[in-house]
Amino acid sequence: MNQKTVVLTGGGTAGHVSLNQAIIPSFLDKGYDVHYIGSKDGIEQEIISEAFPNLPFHSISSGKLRRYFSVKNFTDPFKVLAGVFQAVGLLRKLKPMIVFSKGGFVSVPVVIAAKVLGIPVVSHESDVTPGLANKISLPFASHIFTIFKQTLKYLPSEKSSCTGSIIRPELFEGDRTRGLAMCQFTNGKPTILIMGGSLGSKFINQAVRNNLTELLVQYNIIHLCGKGNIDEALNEMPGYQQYEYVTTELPDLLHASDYIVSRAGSNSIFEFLALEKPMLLIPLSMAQSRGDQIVNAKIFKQQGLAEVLQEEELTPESFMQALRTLKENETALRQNMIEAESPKTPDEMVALIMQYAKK
Ligand SMILES: CC(=O)N[C@H]1[C@@H](OP(=O)(O)OP(=O)(O)OC[C@H]2O[C@@H](n3ccc(=O)[nH]c3=O)[C@H](O)[C@@H]2O)O[C@H](CO)[C@@H](O)[C@@H]1O
Repeated sequence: MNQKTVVLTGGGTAGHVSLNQAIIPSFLDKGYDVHYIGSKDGIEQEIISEAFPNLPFHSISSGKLRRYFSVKNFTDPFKVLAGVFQAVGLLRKLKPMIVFSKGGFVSVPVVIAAKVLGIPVVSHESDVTPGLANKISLPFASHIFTIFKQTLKYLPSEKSSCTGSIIRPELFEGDRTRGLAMCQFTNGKPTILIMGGSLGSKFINQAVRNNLTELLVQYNIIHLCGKGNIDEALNEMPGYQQYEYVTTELPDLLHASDYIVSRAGSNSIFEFLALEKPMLLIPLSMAQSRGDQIVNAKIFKQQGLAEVLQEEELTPESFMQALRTLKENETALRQNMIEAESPKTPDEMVALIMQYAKK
């Protein structure tokens, strides 16, 4: 075993990378040799390599774990198996003290390989209901941390605990003036930031663009619309700025925003909560997911932290009405956010993870 080597894994969407991004600087500060294992063409490579250019990123083969029929369901198990062999090879060489898995399908081969080699695994679940990759990994893990305490009822009590959220510290360091200048917003109107999750949401994009003329009467709009979803025809529209995906600019854009309209991915909504931004959540529907975002949004609504509009109820009218409700309730929402539990620091999270490392 290498005394100071740790391996992090997780990917597929940014929701399975954000926490790793938050804790890597803390591991590095403490002198750990951090390695990342992700998939060859996943978003994790882009995010990690941009944020930490010197961090070794190892890619392995991985198959998607689908809940629906696809011809790839017959080939992907072989990709997962290949991923296990590659991960065994890598871990045998790296000899880490621990593997920390943030979930997503690429984490499954790494977790299995770690178990085969007797390396402790700790995983983390961001959503209220555990994801498929974390469910599969559970028997191989020493412990699983959760953000929501409501998740604990789905997990064995002897090896699960709730940490609350952990937020990338740079998100607190944004600057409103810089954000507004970047968008060239000078009219003094309040600004809404639209985020359709890390991949963007065609559905939310359409809802915003259908209402754009009316929205721009009252608001400026920053629209994070996802890769390939820019509408060139709207590029010159005053008060409207579209970006496919932002990285270092996100803190300034968040600070420039007065309201948020978003999917209900766990990392995003806890970031908005930490920054005390009144949010309207439009969770990903059951038709496209296991319903995790619906449950995340429901808990935020119950706690007075968000307004929620279900995808099936979304019309141009209901969208504008939900925004009016958000504005009416903003003082109460902000107050509840101020009173909510503060996020854990990356240092605290690293200490929690390292309790399980091989000594
Ligand atoms: C389609 C899908 O599978 N969605 C899941 C995925 O969502 P998704 O990947 O969208 O995850 P989250 O909303 O949890 O996190 C998105 C992360 O991307 C960041 N960000 C986003 C846009 C941008 O331009 N720049 C940027 O940095 C956000 O700040 C946040 O840290 O993981 C979540 C957490 O497990 C789940 O709740 C979602 O159901």
